[in-house]
Formats: sequence, C-alpha cells, structure tokens
Amino acid sequence: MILTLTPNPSLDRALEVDRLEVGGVNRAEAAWVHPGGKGINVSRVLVAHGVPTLAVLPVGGADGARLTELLGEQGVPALPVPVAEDTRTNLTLVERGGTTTKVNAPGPALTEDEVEALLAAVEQQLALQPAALVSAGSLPLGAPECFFVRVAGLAARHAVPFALDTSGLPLTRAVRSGGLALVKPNDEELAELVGRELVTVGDVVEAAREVVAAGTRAVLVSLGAHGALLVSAQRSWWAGGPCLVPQSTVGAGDSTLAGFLAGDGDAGERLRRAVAFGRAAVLLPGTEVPLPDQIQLDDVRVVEDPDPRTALKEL
Ligand SMILES: Nc1ncnc2c1ncn2[C@@H]1O[C@H](COP(=O)(O)OP(=O)(O)OP(=O)(O)O)[C@@H](O)[C@H]1O
Ligand SMILES: O=P(O)(O)OC[C@@]1(O)O[C@H](CO)[C@@H](O)[C@@H]1O
Repeated sequence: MILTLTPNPSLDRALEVDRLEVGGVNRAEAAWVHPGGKGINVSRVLVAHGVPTLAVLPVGGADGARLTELLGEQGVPALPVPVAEDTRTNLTLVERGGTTTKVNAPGPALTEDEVEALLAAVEQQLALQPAALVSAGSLPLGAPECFFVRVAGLAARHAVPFALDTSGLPLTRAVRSGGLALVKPNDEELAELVGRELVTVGDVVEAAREVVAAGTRAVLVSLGAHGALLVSAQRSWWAGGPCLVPQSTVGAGDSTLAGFLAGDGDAGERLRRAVAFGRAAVLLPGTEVPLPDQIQLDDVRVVEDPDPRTALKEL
C-alpha cells in the first residue's frame, strides 16, 4: 500500500472559456470539479492502476466535505483529519486554444493542534508498514516550514521510504535535513533549490547530486516536454518521447510520480513508466488521471548516463 499525505488539498474547479479576457466578465462554457492536491492526485492515479493506496488529508467546512465525497465517488480510500477552517478551492481557467491559467488559494490556517493531529494520523498509518509514503504539494498556513522534515522523521522511525514533491523553503528544509528516498522537483524547482540556472543535462545531474549528497537516495527531475531525468549517487538516466500536443499539463507531475511508484523494475524501467504516465496525463483534460490502456510505454526511450553537454531544450 502506498500512503499519501496532502497537507493542503483542494477542490479543483475548472472553467472553460473561449478566450480569457483579463479585466472583463468572462462566461464559461463548461465547468468541472475534481478532488485536488498533489498527493491526492498521486492516490487517484494509483487507484486507476490497481495499486492499493490511502490518502491522508486535512478537511474543513462544506468544501472539505465535498472533497471527501468526491474521493469516495472515485473510489479513493481516504483518511480525512478534521480541521476548523474551510478546505481551499483552486481555480483553473482553460481557454479553447489550450492555454491554462491556474489560481491556487493559500488554504486554511491550521492550528498547532491540527498540524499535530495530521502528523499523528500519518504516524498511525506508518506503523502499519505501507510500501512507501508520498507527501506532495504546498503547505497550508499554520504548518511550519519544517513540516516535511518532521514527516521524514516519522517515515524514518518506521523504516518507510519517503518520496517528496514540494517546492520553495519547505523543500529546501527537507532536502537539507536528509533521510528521503526520492525527491521529485521539476527543473525550475531544482534550480531554485540550488540557486543557479540549469541549462544542460550536466547542470541538472550536478544539482541533483548535491541533493543526493545531502541525504536523498534519488532525484526524479521532470522536464516538462523534455521528459525526465533520474539521478542517483553513481548513475543517471533520461527518458522522453516524441512531441505531443498537450490538453492540460496540470497534474502531469503527480502522474509522473505515481507512475514511478506504481510497480517494480530497475531504475530505467521505472523512469520509463513515470514518463509514460506523465505523457498520458497531459493528453487528458484538467487533472483527469490516465488509465492503464492510455499508457504508451513503447513511445518512451530511456538513455543511461545521457551526455552531460546536451541542452535540456534539445532533449
Ligand atoms: N508538453 C509536454 N509534452 C510532453 N510531455 C509532457 C509535457 N508536459 C509534461 N509532460 C510530461 O509530464 C511530466 C511532468 O511534467 P512537468 O515537468 O511539467 O511536471 P510538474 O512541473 O511537476 O507539473 P505539475 O506541478 O503541474 O504537476 C514530464 O516529465 C513529461 O513526461
Ligand atoms: O498549491 P499546490 O499545493 O502547490 O498545488 C495544488 C495543485 O495545483 O496541484 C495539483 C496539480 O499538480 C492540483 O490538483 C492542485 O490544484
């Protein structure tokens, strides 16, 4: 079973407009609502691929109740931890041409007791020895920047591998503290983490090795249209496929992480699956999750120890 923790879940509302007029009144032609938040998306993808999972999340107010209901409708096992303030709503505006504008709310302010209750719920599940713990997304107000350091400590105490997908200061704190099995930044998040621009494959590998040196076993760096790089202490792999026309890239990183965790295989095969899941996700609208028959493993090429001089945009 793969346990996921989404500290700042959301109701993801999407509105489709012909062309977004900034500053004007726009009338939507279609509207959707999905259960959202990065860890929740990982669980949704795992469920779609028959991998047992449990999503731990704080929920508050009517929107929190709606989120729990949507997870139930989609057959995603969830452990909601009640909080006083309302679960946030994140808004996606999709234009007919495919341009997507996203506005994410900060989320509820959790009290110290609520943060402790969330961590206690995670620890209770870690004691049952899941195969892995994934935590992903931003932190709600009130959660300390060292939140993921504490999660990593709990995972270590129960010897459960911990994979993290977050950004900014919470990522920096967790990486510096170490003890992570996997970190999944995109290239911009990794650049921010190491404080320099990443132009070539060699730049990414070097930056990822700094993360590894600080105590992370492997770094999965997603590169958008250019595929992904997996970097460990000794080796690196790149995987990517032919150009495609995306419908929505929202949640592609979550599908990538789910694909990496969804089965066994050597590092190259797991990376191939990760990239195939990400590619399948971008062909779907909104944060719809890819199904098994939409995964095209054969389209993805894997290269072991790719040439460090290659520019990322040439991959
Ligand atoms: N334009 C694209 N064309 C082909 N594949 C894409 C494209 N964008 C994303 N992907 C696939 O999805 C994966 C994840 O994308 P990306 O690097 O944008 O993740 P991310 O920034 O974490 O996304 P998000 O935070 O929105 O979930 C890529 O590694 C790739 O396989
Ligand atoms: O604000 P965060 O936590 O960084 O990201 C939240 C979010 O944008 O991530 C998912 C897509 O990856 C969406 O379901 C959700 O709205």
